[in-house]
Amino acid sequence: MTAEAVRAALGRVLDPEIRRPITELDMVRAVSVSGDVATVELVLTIVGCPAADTIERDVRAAVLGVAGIATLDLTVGVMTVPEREALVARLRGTRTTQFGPDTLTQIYAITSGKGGVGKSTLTANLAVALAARGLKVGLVDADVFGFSIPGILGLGPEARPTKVGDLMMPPSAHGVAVISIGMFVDASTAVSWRGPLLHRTIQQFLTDVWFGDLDVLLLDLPPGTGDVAISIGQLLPHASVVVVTTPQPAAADVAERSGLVARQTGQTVVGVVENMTGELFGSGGGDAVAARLGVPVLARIPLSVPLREGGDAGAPVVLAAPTDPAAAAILALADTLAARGRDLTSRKLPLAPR
Ligand SMILES: Nc1ncnc2c1ncn2[C@@H]1O[C@H](COP(=O)(O)OP(=O)(O)OP(=O)(O)O)[C@@H](O)[C@H]1O
Repeated sequence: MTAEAVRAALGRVLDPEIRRPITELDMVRAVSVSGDVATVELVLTIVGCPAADTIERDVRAAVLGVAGIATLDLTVGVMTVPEREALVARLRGTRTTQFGPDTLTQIYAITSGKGGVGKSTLTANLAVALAARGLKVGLVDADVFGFSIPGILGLGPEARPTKVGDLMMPPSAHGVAVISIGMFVDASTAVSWRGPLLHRTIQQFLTDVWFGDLDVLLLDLPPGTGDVAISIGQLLPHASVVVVTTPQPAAADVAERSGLVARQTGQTVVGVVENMTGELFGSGGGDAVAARLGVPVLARIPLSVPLREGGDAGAPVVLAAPTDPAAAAILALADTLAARGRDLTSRKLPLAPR
């Protein structure tokens, strides 16, 4: 009976990277109880697993919380190669269709016409706001030339995905699983890849990075209508697109073009976000883009010093200062997007001509 109770308690311990119970991942090899001593044999997925300390601490807390258990005799080992291969095969099995046309994940590509309009800052804060609502959120930093997402979320250069077999487990920040090209290249290396390599990288982000069952996937696209935007359009034609612009008329023109390119690949433009709203940058940009694309303005984010400072410090303003007007606007945007649910209108019907 008590061994059962210990197993049940272990079933509530999650692997922080894979975000599944360790019992489901076959990380618990043996459990036995003798008197008030529980003996547990745990195996980690890889040698030097960065999550080892967290898992061990959570296992201790869980087992010692079971009534009648006073001592835990814990051995921690590492999976054998066949065990790891079996796990990877099982994870892949649940994941291959993860972002396919039938996915239950809401996918939002965040795009802008030109750089510097605050797209990355907005995307990072939006991801954190959605995670704070209890949703499982993944974020792909596809802005391969100007990757800034890790910094905005406070992920340092040591934050790298953990390789388990041929899968990559993305690091998390503020409840968001994040993958970025910045995690694969030296900070001092300028990325100057051409189209095919970019396409393969994005494809790898979507297939070999294990996000688990996400409620929402956000993609931070590079500004403009270049190779990456087209690749994302081809790989995720069922994604919804949010266009970010500033109020300036010049920014609005190029933003509209991003929306039109997304539409050509079959993606659905769901709305426009106007950032840096206020007199400084003129007005009307968001309304103009929205009118031309025939979509609503989903949010207007005012200029905000705390938003900028939060980005610089790696402390997203939606958590650090949620009452700041920009934070409040992003939190409201998160509610709007979460409430939309999966966009079924863009799904292809399984019908074939006779
Ligand atoms: N509403 C805002 N108020 C004040 N500062 C902002 C606001 N939005 C963004 N910023 C700041 O503007 C700068 C550019 O933002 P960010 O890097 O997010 O832009 P971007 O559109 O992603 O640029 P790029 O696509 O070129 O990487 C950052 O310093 C950011 O903190």
